[in-house]
Amino acid sequence: MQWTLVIPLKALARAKSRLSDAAADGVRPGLALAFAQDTVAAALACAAVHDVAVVTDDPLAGRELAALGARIVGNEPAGGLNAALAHAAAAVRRLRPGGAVAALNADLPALRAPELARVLGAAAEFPRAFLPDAAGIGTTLLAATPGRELLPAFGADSRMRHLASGAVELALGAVDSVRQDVDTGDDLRAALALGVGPRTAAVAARLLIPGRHGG
Ligand SMILES: Nc1nc2c(ncn2[C@@H]2O[C@H](COP(=O)(O)OP(=O)(O)OP(=O)(O)O)[C@@H](O)[C@H]2O)c(=O)[nH]1
Ligand SMILES: C=C(OP(=O)(O)O)C(=O)O
Repeated sequence: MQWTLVIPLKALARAKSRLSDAAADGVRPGLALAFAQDTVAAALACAAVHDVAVVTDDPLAGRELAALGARIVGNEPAGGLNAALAHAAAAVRRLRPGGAVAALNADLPALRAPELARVLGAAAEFPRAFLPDAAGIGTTLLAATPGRELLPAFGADSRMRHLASGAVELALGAVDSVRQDVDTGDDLRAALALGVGPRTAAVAARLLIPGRHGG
C-alpha cells in the first residue's frame, strides 16, 4: 500500500515553545525548520510513501519543504491543528481518490525511512491506526486506509483520544525513530542519541546541548 503523508507545521516563529530550555528564541524557528526538513526528507525516502503534503502557512517553511519535494497545502480553516489536518486529508483524497492517508508529526528529526515503512505496513492492516509517541502520551502517526476518514485528535492526551476514537494502537518494536518527537530539551537529547538527520545535526551542533558533549 502506498501512502500520502500529511505533515502539519505551524508558523516557525511560534513553533517549539517548550524547547525554550534548550534553545533561545532566536534559534527555535531554525530548529523547528530543521526538524521538519529532516522529517520530510526521510518521509520522501520511504518506499511506502507515494507523496508528502505539508500543511503550513509559513512562507519560509513552505519554500524549503517544497524544494525537498513536498506539496504545500494552506493551513485552513482557522480552527487549529485537527481542523487543518482534516481539511488537508480531504484535499489529498480528492487528488488521489481511494488513497491511504496518514498524518505524521513534523518534529521527528531522527526519522528513518525503513522504520516508517514498517509502521505504515502495520497500519495497512487496520481501517485506522496510530503510533504513540516515545513518551506514551501523544501520537506521532495516525493512519487511515482507503475509504476511511482520518478523524484526527492530536493534542493533549492524543494517545487516549485516538484509542477512544476506535483507531488501533500499533504495538511495534524497533520503530523508535518514528516515535521520538521533540518537544523538550530531554527529547532533543534522546533524538540526538538515536541519530538525527543532517539539518538538525547542523543546528544542534551550534546549541552545545549538555549530554552531547559528555555533560
Ligand atoms: N498546520 C498547522 N500545524 C500545527 C498547528 N498547531 C500545531 N501544528 C503542528 O503540529 C505538531 C504538534 O504541534 P504542537 O505540539 O502544538 O506544537 P509544537 O510547535 O510542536 O510545540 P510547542 O510550541 O512546544 O507546543 C507540530 O508539527 C506543529 O508544527 C496548526 O494550527 N496548524
Ligand atoms: C500534537 C501532538 O504532538 P506534541 O507531542 O508535539 O504535542 C500529539 O502528540 O498529539
